[in-house]
Amino acid sequence: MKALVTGISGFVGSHMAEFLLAKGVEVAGTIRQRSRMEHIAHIEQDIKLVECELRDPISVEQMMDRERPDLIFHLAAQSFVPTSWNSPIDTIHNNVAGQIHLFEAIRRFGLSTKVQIACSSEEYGQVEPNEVPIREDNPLRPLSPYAVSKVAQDYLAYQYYKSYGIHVVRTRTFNHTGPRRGENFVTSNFAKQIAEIEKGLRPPVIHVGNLQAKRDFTDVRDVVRGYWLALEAGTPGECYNIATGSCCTIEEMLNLLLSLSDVKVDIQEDPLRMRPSDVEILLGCSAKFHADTGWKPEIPFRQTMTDLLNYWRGKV
Ligand SMILES: Nc1nc2c(ncn2[C@@H]2O[C@H](COP(=O)(O)OP(=O)(O)O[C@H]3O[C@H](CO)[C@@H](O)[C@H](O)[C@@H]3O)[C@@H](O)[C@H]2O)c(=O)[nH]1
Repeated sequence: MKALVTGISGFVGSHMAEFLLAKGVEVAGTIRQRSRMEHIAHIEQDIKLVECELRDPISVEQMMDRERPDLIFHLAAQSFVPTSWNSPIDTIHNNVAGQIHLFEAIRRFGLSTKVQIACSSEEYGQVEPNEVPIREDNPLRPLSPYAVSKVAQDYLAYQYYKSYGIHVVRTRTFNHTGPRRGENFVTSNFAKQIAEIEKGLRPPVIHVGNLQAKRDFTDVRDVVRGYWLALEAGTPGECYNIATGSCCTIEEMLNLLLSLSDVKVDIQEDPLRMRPSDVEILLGCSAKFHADTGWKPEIPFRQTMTDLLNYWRGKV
């Protein structure tokens, strides 16, 4: 069995590759010329890296003709919400075109590849108080260009399943974190600031954005197990929430991180970290995914945050 991981050098991609290798699956992954390799350096000997620009249909077609994978975990994306306000067209083009090129190559070569599409809880966007925990049939009211790009990926996957019978499973993953999370994302950003304060590399002031948003955090290692199960046992064409079913404010998450350290800090709001519109609450119900695949989260949030803080302690 051969799996292709798009965006293998990224945060989730590197964990996905590790999971697949542990299962004994042959792993190939797409990278771009400028991809940073630090997350996969330790497994580079065990995986096949293929240079591919997903935005270029010819590049994707040639790659798919060579690789012909049984499974695709489509994780490559512009995934940082604030970037999508600065360059909305780039985010939408990147996230949508890459997926269309993959689907068109599958069609052209008549492959029976099963494809997992990394959709997002951001698609739900504006959520009313009576709509939590959010189920898959909730209306999608996206609040950022990134969220719109994920709605498009989600519905394109549905459409290619309906139109051409491509085996797709759409996973709407709520926030996820763990070691190697990019430093722009809130959990890593705060953990890195704390690690730097511990080492005396910066004054004891944590810069923050909106601390009142509520998010449902799953450990990335539980998430990649979910992606595997989605293709093992998920129903083709379906969408599934991947979430823990409990949430906390960003302030509570920060307090948890601080409780894992001895530093005493001041908290300072940074206006540049505020968003034109922020999703207030994302709290997911993953009962449908559990019923179809047996998945449930295993790693407690405290453990995830301890591992993340230790990751940054080793980096700064
Ligand atoms: N990044 C960041 N966010 C902050 C900060 N302070 C507060 N926040 C708040 O923390 C929340 C989480 O921000 P991010 O970690 O940037 O993640 P996200 O916007 O929720 O999106 C993530 O989750 C989605 C799934 O719901 C993913 O689809 C997306 O790619 C990303 O991983 C947001 O409400 C944001 O306003 C800060 O200093 N930095």
